Amino acid sequence: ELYNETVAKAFLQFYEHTAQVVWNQFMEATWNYVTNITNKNREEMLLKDMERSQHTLYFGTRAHLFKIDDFQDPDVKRMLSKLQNVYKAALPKDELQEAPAVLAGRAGARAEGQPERGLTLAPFLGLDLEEIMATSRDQEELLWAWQGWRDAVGLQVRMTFERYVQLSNKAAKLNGYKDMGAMWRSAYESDTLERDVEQLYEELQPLYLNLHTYVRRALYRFYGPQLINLRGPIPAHVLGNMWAQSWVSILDLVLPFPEKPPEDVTRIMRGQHWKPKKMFQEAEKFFTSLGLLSTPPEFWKNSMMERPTDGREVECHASAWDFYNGEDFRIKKCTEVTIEDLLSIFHQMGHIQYFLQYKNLSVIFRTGANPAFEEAVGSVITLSASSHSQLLTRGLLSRQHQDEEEEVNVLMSIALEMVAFIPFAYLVDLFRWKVFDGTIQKAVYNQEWWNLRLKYQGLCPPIPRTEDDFDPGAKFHISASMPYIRYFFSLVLQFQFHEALCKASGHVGPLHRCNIYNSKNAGKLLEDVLKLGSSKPWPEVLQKITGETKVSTKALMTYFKPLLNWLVTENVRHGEILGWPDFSCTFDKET
Ligand SMILES: CC(=O)N[C@@H](CC(=O)O)C(=O)NC[C@H](CC1(C(=O)N[C@@H](Cc2ccc(O)cc2)C(=O)O)CCCC1)C(=O)O
Ligand SMILES: [Zn+2]
Repeated sequence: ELYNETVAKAFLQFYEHTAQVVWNQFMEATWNYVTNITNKNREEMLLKDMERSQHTLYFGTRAHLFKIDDFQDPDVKRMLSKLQNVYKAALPKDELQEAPAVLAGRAGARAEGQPERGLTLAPFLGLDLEEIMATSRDQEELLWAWQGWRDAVGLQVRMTFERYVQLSNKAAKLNGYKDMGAMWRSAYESDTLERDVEQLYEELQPLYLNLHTYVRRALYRFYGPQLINLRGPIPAHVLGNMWAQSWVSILDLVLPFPEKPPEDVTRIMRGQHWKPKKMFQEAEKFFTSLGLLSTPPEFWKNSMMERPTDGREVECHASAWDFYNGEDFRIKKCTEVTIEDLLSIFHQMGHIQYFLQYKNLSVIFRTGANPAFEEAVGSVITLSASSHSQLLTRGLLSRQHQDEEEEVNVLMSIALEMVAFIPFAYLVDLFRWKVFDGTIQKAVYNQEWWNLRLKYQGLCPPIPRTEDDFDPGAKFHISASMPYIRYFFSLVLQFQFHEALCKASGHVGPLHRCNIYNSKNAGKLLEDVLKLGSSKPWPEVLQKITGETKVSTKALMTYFKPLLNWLVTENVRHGEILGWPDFSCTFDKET
């Protein structure tokens, strides 16, 4: 037999040495493009992407020649089966050439990356629309920004989206999947993923419904009955965010105890003359305090930590990059000195820590145990980094004691980020899975998007939408073809990790007061997991950190229990209707 296990090992060695070079060149070329968007850099990146596809196809087709089931070594079997998925490289050359313009794709992400169209939110018309969505309390102005962005970007994506679906599904079928949604879900190595996430969503729904009902009442008090229907969905433009995926910007409108507002950490950071570099050093300090790895000199030399001032056009969506040579790791972020950006840097540094921990594995295993693990690492550290005790320790808060009411205020601000995000994180790929499997046809893309936004988020568009619009395209990850269910999954996982790491750190007391800073035990638990990359099935990896093999919402519910109790009491006191029985989206102002 020609292709035995010994040959397979030599084949994998050959792959290893060539892949490091090909992937490194692709990442370099892509980095050069997104940090200096010019046609020349785009051409160079497309060339390197083509070379990467040829390399993937060469090894992917040959990986099928091995009778994997007869092999003994589990690593060899796992590596060969992963190589067999060649993603878009399976497409015929002409369609592969067409792909970049169509398969937007996140340039550096693990999966088949393609340059995004540079559809960045700011600067748009010289304004930062996200800033307006977060700070304006004038609903006409909010409507202008909300509609302006969708008219400018959503429509542009619509033109190629149908072709994108066709090419994606063709590539998926050539790899043996029924459609691209099935190929995306295969990253979780589970044939019950759709049901599992639906179950997780149902467990979290009561928490979201109570938050939605309470926030609707607060918005009713501020904007009045002509805009807010207490028995209906909330208009999507008054939640403080372009996609209403995070409501933390309207904390001032919904604060449970307004006489005890949380301290303004951003103001304190600016008062202490924080600079972007110090924000990255702060995040690094947290990871090294756990006994985890520090970043190499290349990180500080090569990262882009601020928007360039030399006129270059850059892609400002924050991201973390692995250059697959075991030394070069970078973050690209247009950092502003705010608490939101500090916490987002913790998230990005979580990606970097994962890259550092698994850098000695085969390139094939240099990804998270599943995509949600990659997202959860940085987010779980953020839960401690944003805790009262940590901010106090780092001199970012002055008030020592936090009474019960202040604690509810803080839990509310965290829930406006995390709990508000639950239905959005769930529906983005619910929509795309249905588009890929044909349940949602092109003629009703926008109507079906809003059906999901109504059903899961309890939102309405502020003005009538038609099939001439394409509102899903206004979300970066959809225009950049970046899968999203990882963020829903990570939301649950990060609290499960947090509970396990807090236990390991010897924390006693409420989960939301836990801060694992300086805990070498917690760090060791995390390190043992990160080092594995994707070399083992993720339930095994989950068990190493939490002792369980199943994802559970218990920890998240425990964390928010004090807030849920307060919300239920508050909603009962007002005789509120949970949900939106008046499900119609009324647009006439006079009602
Ligand atoms: C080369 C490359 O692409 N690398 C990948 C990582 C990898 O594949 O290794 C990467 O860097 N992706 C970028 C993405 C950026 C952010 C994001 O897009 N977040 C989502 C969802 C969300 C929302 C709230 C929240 O608290 C956490 C997440 C959104 O904003 O909608 C921006 C804000 C935070 C994370 C990221 O870091 O996940
Ligand atoms: Zn991330």
